[in-house]
Amino acid sequence: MLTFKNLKKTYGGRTVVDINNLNIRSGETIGLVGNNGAGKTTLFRMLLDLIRPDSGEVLSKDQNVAQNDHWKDYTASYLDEGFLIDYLTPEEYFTFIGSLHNLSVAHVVDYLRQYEEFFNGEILNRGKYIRDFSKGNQNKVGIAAALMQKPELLVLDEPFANLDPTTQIRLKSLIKSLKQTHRLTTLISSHDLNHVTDVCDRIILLEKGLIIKDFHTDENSLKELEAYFSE
Ligand SMILES: Nc1ncnc2c1ncn2[C@@H]1O[C@H](COP(=O)(O)OP(=O)(O)OP(=O)(O)O)[C@@H](O)[C@H]1O
Repeated sequence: MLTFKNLKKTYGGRTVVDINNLNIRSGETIGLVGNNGAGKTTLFRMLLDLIRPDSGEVLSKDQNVAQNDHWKDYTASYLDEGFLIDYLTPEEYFTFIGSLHNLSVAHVVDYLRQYEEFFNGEILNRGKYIRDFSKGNQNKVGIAAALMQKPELLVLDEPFANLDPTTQIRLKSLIKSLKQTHRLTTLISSHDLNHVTDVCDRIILLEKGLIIKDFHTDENSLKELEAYFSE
């Protein structure tokens, strides 16, 4: 589904992403791990054509994301609260995002029913603007809105950060069930090795923009990653 080819990004003379060849297959759940500044967000931003690489390309279904918009039809993402419109209430925001996907207000209301548990009573009918929600609750709005288009590819930057433990567990179930029901391909960056090894079937470890490890998760993965990061 995705190919990253000779992809390089440099800031101030320092290479922050340098990936020769990386392939992601349809239906994989990928965990991107690496210490602060490893290049995870920069990689996602190039995948979503929010920034351009200095050289190389990202191919989504064999098409360069910087040269056509086809990938936008099946790709959903939530990287940070910059993806939200903070002067709207969550209801107004969901209705707006729904309208972009030709969903009526009734459709949107119906869609949101499945997120009642995930929202935990904290998102809808609160009479608050998005800007007044906690970061964790803003994450919930962003993730639910991203999934509204029934994507084939989902990109989430540190989705577990700021979520309470109950919602972290619910988010993991949601991602696992979308993989089963919709063969969703998911890329998740995370500093939480527990969650990432639990929900992902493949882990890619970045350090200073380079892929240091790329492996399928098994019962030893968590220990191996903990050992790597405690060196
Ligand atoms: N717009 C920018 N201008 C200059 N340097 C940048 C810019 N964006 C990112 N960087 C640098 O690129 C490097 C990689 O940053 P990036 O945010 O991709 O890392 P990350 O792995 O997502 O880190 P974190 O875990 O802290 O979120 C960092 O050194 C960062 O300071």
